Amino acid sequence: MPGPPLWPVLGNMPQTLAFLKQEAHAHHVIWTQFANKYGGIYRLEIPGHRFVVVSDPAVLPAIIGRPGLPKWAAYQNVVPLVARSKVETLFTTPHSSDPMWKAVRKALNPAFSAAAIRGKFGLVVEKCLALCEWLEQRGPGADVEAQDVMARLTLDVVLMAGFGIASNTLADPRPVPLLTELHYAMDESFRRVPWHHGIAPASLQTFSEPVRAVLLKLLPFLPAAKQREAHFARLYGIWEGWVEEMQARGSVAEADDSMWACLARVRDPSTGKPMEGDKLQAEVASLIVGGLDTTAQTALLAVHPEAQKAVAAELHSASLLSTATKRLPNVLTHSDLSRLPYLDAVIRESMRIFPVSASGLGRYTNEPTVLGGYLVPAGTDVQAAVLQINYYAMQNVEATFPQPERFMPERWLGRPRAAAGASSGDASADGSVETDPLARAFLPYSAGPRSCIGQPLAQMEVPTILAMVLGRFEVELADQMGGYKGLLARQINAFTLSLKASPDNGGMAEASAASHQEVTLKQLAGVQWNSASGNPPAYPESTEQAHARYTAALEAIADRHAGQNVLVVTHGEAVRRSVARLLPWAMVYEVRHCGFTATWRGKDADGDWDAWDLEDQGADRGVSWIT
Ligand code: HEM
Repeated sequence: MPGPPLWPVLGNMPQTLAFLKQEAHAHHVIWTQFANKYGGIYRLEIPGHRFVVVSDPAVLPAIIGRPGLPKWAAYQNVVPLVARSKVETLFTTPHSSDPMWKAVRKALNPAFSAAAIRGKFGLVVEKCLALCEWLEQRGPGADVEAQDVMARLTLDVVLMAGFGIASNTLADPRPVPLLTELHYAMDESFRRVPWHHGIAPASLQTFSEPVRAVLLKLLPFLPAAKQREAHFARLYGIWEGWVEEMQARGSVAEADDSMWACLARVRDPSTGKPMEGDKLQAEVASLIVGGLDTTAQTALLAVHPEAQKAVAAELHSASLLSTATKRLPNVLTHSDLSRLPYLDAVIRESMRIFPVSASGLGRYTNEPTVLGGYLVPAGTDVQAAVLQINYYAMQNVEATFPQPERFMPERWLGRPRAAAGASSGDASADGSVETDPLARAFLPYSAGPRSCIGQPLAQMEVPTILAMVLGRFEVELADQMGGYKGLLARQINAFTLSLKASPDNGGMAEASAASHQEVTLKQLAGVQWNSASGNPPAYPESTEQAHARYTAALEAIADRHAGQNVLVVTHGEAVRRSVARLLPWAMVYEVRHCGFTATWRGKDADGDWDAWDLEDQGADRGVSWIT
């Protein structure tokens, strides 16, 4: 039974003025101060808004659990980012009982199934290798706009994995048009919502911003209005171009489980027709935006010296770290991900301190709702109460997370993880989330019917990126960022990392004797060993130079032994390179010890060599790629 009717006296009530006075701070800091002071549920009123702010995990199931309360109107501010007209998307549709929302969510499930995500692992690895090459070219000590490179990486991944669109933004240092336009559009869209704009820098701005939106609309001849229109036109042009490109491919194959194929299969429950126009474009764009910044920000947060050392030690024990004797670590395999518990703890701790959804999720009280023993009455059209679920505060309050400001991955070791899509407080597979106070209070992807659909992709992508980058580089905050404390105090999406190549990785390494022993003993008895090229590699040698050297060496061997069968024993990277040379569109994601590929070339009638041919990969060959 409901507790005592509570509205309008719900918990402690911080004064509006107290809130405004603190505007100089980033909003996530204020939310946490309030949660520490007023508890896990309190009412907050500022002119025009009435919030019930919740950060008590015990209260969450009543909000985000089934059937789910409608999303707050502020979500509508993302609509202009994805379409010219006002259409709903998976992300913005208020009610999860909406038949179209259900149809889209259900249709997209195959794209995020365990099998589909596993199938994209090779692509993520390939893009990470491209990132590592890019970073290597910058050289040790270079300052890197981490936000930018990670956004490029995650954009390349989501475009190819979800929509089959090839982009190679890491290969081109020029600004990426989509990222430029999105940045502008997000800034412009969220200016109108003080709660989503970090409140800072001043209360004046909080109140002037809504006026700006109206002014730009009413006075289209203003330079700012023209600029706005030009930016948005370019953004929509990019979305439209991609959708046209995908539509031009024709119908999707039955076995295709990409995000595009799933969206193409959606039928509007009321008309039976497929999605088209702005609606289709908006769903495509939302998935690209969802897959972009969120992942990128999170991947940046593992920057902490001691934790980095511990990650390096863990990577080292899995042969995934660049060392003096093994410059190129093993290429990460999918099964490695489950063998890196400390890295997982680092990610959880990063997401605890900086949840992507820092300012929280908003839901309306469309029906009387019992929360934490209090009865919150149904809202009205005029002023519905917004239930502001504040994940940032939930994950940073003293009571649950002692010394919350300290970055302590260790606090997560051995703790259970809530299952994707579970309601808050739901049991994990082993039933232990319910009783684990930390696991209950850690919901970076939210939970319940409106939980993050992209969680499986993000949970594969984030550790893959970190394992591969931290296996090859040491990173630290660039000097001007004022260290870790400075980072904590500022907006979380703008900081620079300084890059240091791992100290030991100059020069190519020999693979360990043990890794060659098996080949030598079992398969190579009687085989003559030749050095591929008489010359040692230049030092230092860039990746490009190394690739050119591998290619030249392979060609030289082939020419020297024309007409013969030759076994070339070389490093995994050279094997990778030889496949990539023959199949430029292939993405090699695994070269195991003793892995091999077979390649040959014939002669035409004039005695000229044909192009090289590559034997199909076999599961037992140890070299795997996708085309
Ligand atoms: C570290 C990475 C990510 C984090 C922390 C994250 C977090 C979240 C959260 C907290 C929500 C719930 C929002 C709300 O109810 O207000 C959400 C929803 C959503 N996310 Fe993510 N996300 C991530 C990555 C992704 C990716 C990779 C995609 C897609 C490729 C994606 C697509 C979506 C969509 C479409 C929704 C709306 C789902 C619905 O309402 O049915 N996200 N995400």
